[in-house]
Formats: sequence, C-alpha cells, structure tokens
Amino acid sequence: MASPNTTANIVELAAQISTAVAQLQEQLSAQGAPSPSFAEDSPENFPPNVSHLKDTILDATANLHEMLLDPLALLFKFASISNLVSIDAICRYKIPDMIPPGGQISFEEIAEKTGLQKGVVRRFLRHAMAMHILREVEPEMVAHTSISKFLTIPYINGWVNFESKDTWPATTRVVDAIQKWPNSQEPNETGFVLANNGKTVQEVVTTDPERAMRFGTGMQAINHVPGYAIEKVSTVYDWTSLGDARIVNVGGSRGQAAIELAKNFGNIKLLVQDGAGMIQGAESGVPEELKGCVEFMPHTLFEPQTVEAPVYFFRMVFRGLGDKYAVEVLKAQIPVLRPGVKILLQDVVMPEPGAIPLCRERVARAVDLALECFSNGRERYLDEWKALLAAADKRFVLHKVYVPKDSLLGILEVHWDESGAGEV
Ligand SMILES: C[S@@+](CC[C@H](N)C(=O)[O-])C[C@H]1O[C@@H](n2cnc3c(N)ncnc32)[C@H](O)[C@@H]1O
Repeated sequence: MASPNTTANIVELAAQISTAVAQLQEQLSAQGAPSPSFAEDSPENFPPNVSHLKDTILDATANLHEMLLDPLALLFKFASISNLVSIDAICRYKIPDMIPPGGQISFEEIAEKTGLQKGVVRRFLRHAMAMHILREVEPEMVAHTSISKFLTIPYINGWVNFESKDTWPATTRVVDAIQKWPNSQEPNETGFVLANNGKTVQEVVTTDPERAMRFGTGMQAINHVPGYAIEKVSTVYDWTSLGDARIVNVGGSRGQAAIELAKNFGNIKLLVQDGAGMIQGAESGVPEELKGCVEFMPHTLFEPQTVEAPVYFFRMVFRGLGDKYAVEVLKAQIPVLRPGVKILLQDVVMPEPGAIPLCRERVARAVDLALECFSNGRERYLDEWKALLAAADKRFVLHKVYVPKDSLLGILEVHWDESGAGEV
C-alpha cells in the first residue's frame, strides 16, 4: 500500500497547506496560543487539539518540498550526515548556554570561551543557523532560536552527546553488521558491536559509568516524543479496571513507570524487576508516601518468573529483543501464569505504510532501525506480535490493543487463556 499523500500534485498540496494553515491559525488565535515561530520563547508544543492540523501541514509541506527537489538534492537532504557535526559542536562546547536569554553574543566571544578560532566558530554556527538552530541577528552576533534554547536543557544537550558519540558511529555499521551476520537476532551481532570493539550495549553500560550516564540521559529525551512521556503511562490503559491488583513490572528499570502508576492509582501495588545493577539503590527514588506500593526485586528477563501475580507489565522491553529472545522472555513467565492473568505489553504496533501521518511514520521507522542497530531488536506489526505470542505458547491470547491518539506507544493486553480460545 503506497502512502496516499504521494498521489497529490503540487497544486493540491498547496491547497491542503493553505486550508490547514488557516484552520490552525484560527484555532490558535481562539485559544490565545502564539503562532509558531523560531522566536526563542516560542512554546515547544502546540495545544493538543490541533495535532491533526499540524500533521496535515507537516506532511503536505514535506511532500511538496521533496517533490520539488532533484533526486540528488533529495538524497543529500536525507543522507546529510554533516548536520550532526555542527549540532555536536555547538552542544559539546555548550554554546547555547553562553547566550543570555533574550540577548546576544559575538563569534569573537564564543571563540574566546571555547578556545576555538573565530573562523571555526563561524563555520559551525552558520551551518547550524541554516537549520534554524541559532540566528545571526546582526553581522557576527548570535542569538537564540527556540531550537537553540531547547538545547540548553541539560539532558537534551546530553542526548545530542549520546547521538554523536554512541548512536552515530554504531549507525554507520548497521549494514556492515547485516552483511556480516545476515538475519541475526543476536545482541552481539549489531552495528553497535562493530563500532565498539565487540562490546554489546549491555557490556558497555555495565562497565563504563560515563557511557552508562550518556545512555541514561539519552533515554530521558524520549520523554519529549509524543506519547512517550512517563506521565502518559497512566492514560494509555484503564488501570482502575484491574482493581486492587498486584502488578509485576518486568524490566521496569528504576521504577519510573511504576512510581507514576502508584501515584495515580492508590489501590495497585507494583513490584519492579530488573537486573541487580539497574535496581541498586532505586528504592531511594520512591517518594515516601509510595513506599510499600513500589518495591524492587533483582530478576533477569530470561529467568523463570517466580512471583505469582494477576498482572505482568512490560514497558518497552520487547522492542529491544529479537524474536528468538522475546519468545524466551514470554516462556519464562509461564511457570506462574494462571487462567485470567493479564500480560500488558506497552510497545509499538508498527503501522502499515500510509496508515498514519508521514511525519510520525518517519519517526517510527527511524526508531525501528535504531533498535536494529543497538540490539537486533525491532518494532513489530500486529501480525508479528500475534506470531510472537503463538510461538511462545498458544495460551498467550491477544485480547485487545490500545493505541492512544497521537502516539504509537500502545498497550497490547494479552490474557493467559488455557482454553486457547483465540483473540477477541
Ligand atoms: C528500554 S528499557 C525500558 C525500561 C522501562 N521499562 C521503561 O519503560 O522506562 C529496557 C529495560 O529492560 C531491562 N533489561 C534488558 N535486558 C534485561 C535482562 N536480561 N534482565 C533484566 N532486565 C533487562 C533493562 O535494564 C531496561 O531497564
């Protein structure tokens, strides 16, 4: 199925843009929200009720723009690895932090503060400015845009660092890894491993605290992806329907999602399981009033589950695993499963081409390749989820899929059904 947007001609696209922009402006004005701009105080997000208009405009403008590019120009736009050079440089030297809010700084001063030659500063900055990151308000004087202001958030700066030092070198080796180990599902046969002297992500983060910190900071930035903020975990599923349930949160990291759920649903208790290193000291992050509602237990994904509970919750765990390992994790839960137990998988159900706005589809497909790069993990289409469950045991029955508006991070509700009656 081809993306429907590619069939519109330039006049139709221009008309779509014109109509949707007028509607967007009308809605923003009615809500007293500012018109989008690169001004440094421009809000990061639009009001949520205009997201459909934003999607329409982003898709139509992208299609119009890309339709007008020559083939080489289009390839250059998407293959342009030099973009990360200037972004890396300005973040590594923390240049956005040097600009006073509402003020400006000269190339000369930046050169003094960074120890770089002024010509080098100018080169990096003007490249970044061509992407709307920073602006030259008068010759050789630099001020913020909304984008450079965003880069002053410490963990966003940290995410750029992660992208430059960890993601980028590994990504350049993805196709090499596929050539070397075709169809591999092994976490030690990836682009990341080729770029890191044979070490897996797990080996790197458990032996190198500086890099572990970078990975952690990189993950924090995910909160800015629509639907991925930890606060959203409470809204994506009807947790009250579980009653006074005890939930085992497998691969629950340091309890971020569990704490969020405990805050909002006083009647549920959560046991967070993760590797011993990951949960070490995590109890101290549980707010006083939630102590006893969120507990921790060292437990690896592949060990047979030992805790009996009515609900098992996995958030963004399966996407990091190839099918072979994902099946093993499901099988590891079987010893404690009883009829009616729910297994909630919060992960992405990959959309078919054209099923969601192109701007979102591109993000989903980019993340899918990143999962390949880091661990031979993957996003899964609905039929692949079903096949995965069936491969583990036919008593894992998919009951329902919840996909929130504006996000792909949904919940697959799976029941342990000894009748093997099939999905609803
Ligand atoms: C992408 S993170 C998701 C973390 C958390 N569920 C969340 O949503 O923020 C994957 C989690 O799986 C855990 N994990 C990966 N392999 C594991 C293993 N073999 N045993 C235990 N935990 C593991 C990691 O430590 C990490 O916390």
